[in-house]
Amino acid sequence: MRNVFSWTKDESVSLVMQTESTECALACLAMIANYFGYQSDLSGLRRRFNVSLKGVNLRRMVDIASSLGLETRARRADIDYLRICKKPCILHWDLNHFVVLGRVTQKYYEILDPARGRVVMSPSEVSKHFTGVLVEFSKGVDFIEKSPEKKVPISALTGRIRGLRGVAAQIIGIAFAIEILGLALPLQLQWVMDQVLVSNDLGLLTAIAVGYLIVTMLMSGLGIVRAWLLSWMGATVSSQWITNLFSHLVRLPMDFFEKRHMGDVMSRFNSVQVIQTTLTSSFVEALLDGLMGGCALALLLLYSKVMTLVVVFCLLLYMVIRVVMYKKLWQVSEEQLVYTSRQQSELMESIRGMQAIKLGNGYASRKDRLGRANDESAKRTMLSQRITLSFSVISQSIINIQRVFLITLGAYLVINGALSAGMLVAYLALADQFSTKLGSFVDKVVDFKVLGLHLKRIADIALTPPESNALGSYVGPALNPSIRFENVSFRYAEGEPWVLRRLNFSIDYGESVAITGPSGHGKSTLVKLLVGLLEPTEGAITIGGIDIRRYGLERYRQIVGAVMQDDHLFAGNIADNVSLYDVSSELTSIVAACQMAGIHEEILSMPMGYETLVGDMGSSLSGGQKQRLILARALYRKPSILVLDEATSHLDAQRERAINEAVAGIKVTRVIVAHRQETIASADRSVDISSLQSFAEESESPAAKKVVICA
Ligand SMILES: Nc1ncnc2c1ncn2[C@@H]1O[C@H](COP(=O)(O)OP(=O)(O)OP(=O)(O)O)[C@@H](O)[C@H]1O
Repeated sequence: MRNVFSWTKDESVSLVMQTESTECALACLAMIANYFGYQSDLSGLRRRFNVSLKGVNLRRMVDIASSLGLETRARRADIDYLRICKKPCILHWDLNHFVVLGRVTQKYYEILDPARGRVVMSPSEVSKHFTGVLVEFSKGVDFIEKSPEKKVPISALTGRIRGLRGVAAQIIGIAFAIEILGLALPLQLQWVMDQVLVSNDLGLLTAIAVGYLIVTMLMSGLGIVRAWLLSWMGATVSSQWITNLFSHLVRLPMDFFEKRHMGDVMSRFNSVQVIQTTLTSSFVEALLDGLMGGCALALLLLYSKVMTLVVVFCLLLYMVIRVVMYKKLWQVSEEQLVYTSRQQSELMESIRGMQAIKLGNGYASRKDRLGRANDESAKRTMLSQRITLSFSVISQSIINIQRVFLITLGAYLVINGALSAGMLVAYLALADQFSTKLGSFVDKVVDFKVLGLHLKRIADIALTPPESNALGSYVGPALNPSIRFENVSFRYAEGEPWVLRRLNFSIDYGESVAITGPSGHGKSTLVKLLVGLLEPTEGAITIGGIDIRRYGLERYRQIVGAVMQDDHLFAGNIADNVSLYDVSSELTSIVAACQMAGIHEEILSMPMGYETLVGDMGSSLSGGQKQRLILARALYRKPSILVLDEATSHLDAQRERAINEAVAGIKVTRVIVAHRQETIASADRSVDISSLQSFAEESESPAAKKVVICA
């Protein structure tokens, strides 16, 4: 973004907006690193330095900066020091956030806030947010400059889109024909004025009129065919692109979804629509207009060189204004996208959490949050509209001024006999066509550049590597599903406390083991490791002696059934929810799973039995019914390993016992996380998670590290 059409040199700090909710520190470091010459975008840094959902504390931020070869100096300071400190620097903000301090003048401080954008603040505003801690940076001896990452081909973002080449060629061919026919029209004026009016030749007038009527009708016909083809192409591109992107999305690791707001991911999908609409509306036309501008220019030069000089000068003037204002448009558009996605997230979160909002009388605060996101988004929309509007006014004014000059100069040339009156009229029409088309070409090139913003947002999904080890390299017979944790350690990000440390234990095939332990001690984390949603930081989990990563997570998950704490139902009928929309499902298998999960009778008593629709996220069912339906979904797949994380917490003891007895009848390894005594007692043995691991020589216990949370 720093190199606006790459000929303007800019010493200011380039803004980097955060994507994940907790990566403000990483975004600030990206701005600082870019400033010093390490040109990496946020996703590059994210790939290098993992940040957990809890954000980054000052110490970790300094560690990351050192890894980039930057010298840091963290210090406490008052607001006056900000005038003389080494800039750009990072300020600790509102106790839970980091921002970059750019330029400072007597009256204002330039703050680059990765969550809000570039803002200018008065000293009193800054002192309300600045906590008094800042970090200054300079290049260390190990600092190595890095050029920006190579641009990825657009096909890496779209995936394979079929059937486009032929249509694109037809569209370009038709557009080309329309442009050529369009160039002929001003000649009609010249012929009428110079030939017909002078000779009073009505026959010639009729011939010219009929000829041009045919040209106009041909242009309209071709225009309709082009519009039809464009709409077909638009629909094809967006439907295949969105499908490809979704296929990639579902293969991403779980932490991608945990760290992002739903509205943000949705808005990235909307970007596909924006790109498709821009490309298939007037884009091809404007590009061809630009290319055909060359032909028009040649014609103009044939008429008059001196007048064409005026036309070219006016066009250059417009281009310069457009390029200079491009950076502002980019910045506003980027901020607008971020705020729009925040607005969507706020809205979705409020709708999802309506019950809690009502019970907690939280309307006012939610309304304020949404209102703030709305205001900021509307402000950016207004700004970008103003910029676009200014462009069209400037462009129109330049064309008008150009016309005045051309008429004056042209009249002078006619008086001197260098041009005929007909040539002047034709020239003016051609010059208008040329300026409008080339102006719109420049506009489209800028629009195309701004589309880069949307591509960048799509790249966040399309270029994130999918879950590693999905396929695995194991070739051999099916494995005995006995599980072993071998020295497994896990933490959510480097620099964070270990959640699990050197965990060693085994579970035999067919055994039922209850995992117990106090809340927050890592039981759910262990379960997520076991089902392959997380990967051990150290050590390995094996099945039948083979590391599950080697076995391949997709194959492994075929033998694992799991009920997690936050599992959802989908909108649809009960049978679809149990089989997870399996097209080859048979009702008998669905019924068998539901019988085992103890919900069959209740389903039969529902108005449409297995066809009964469950509301969005299962809202028409009781908590216990939801749990049993999700359990039925896990059992439907006839797993060899069944993992239950608080899966029966909503059930009464009697029903839970009945389910346990039914499940005990099938040969399956069971791992149960539970707090309730009856559930624990139903297992063959129970193990306390704390007894399985050793934090012995860790310098700090998990709770001892205080993390400065960044929001
Ligand atoms: N995505 C995450 N990012 C960072 N830390 C996390 C994440 N998920 C959990 N933690 C932390 O890991 C620790 C273990 O959490 P976990 O959910 O595994 O505990 P638990 O024993 O299952 O708790 P409970 O019994 O209350 O469900 C907690 O300190 C928690 O805050």
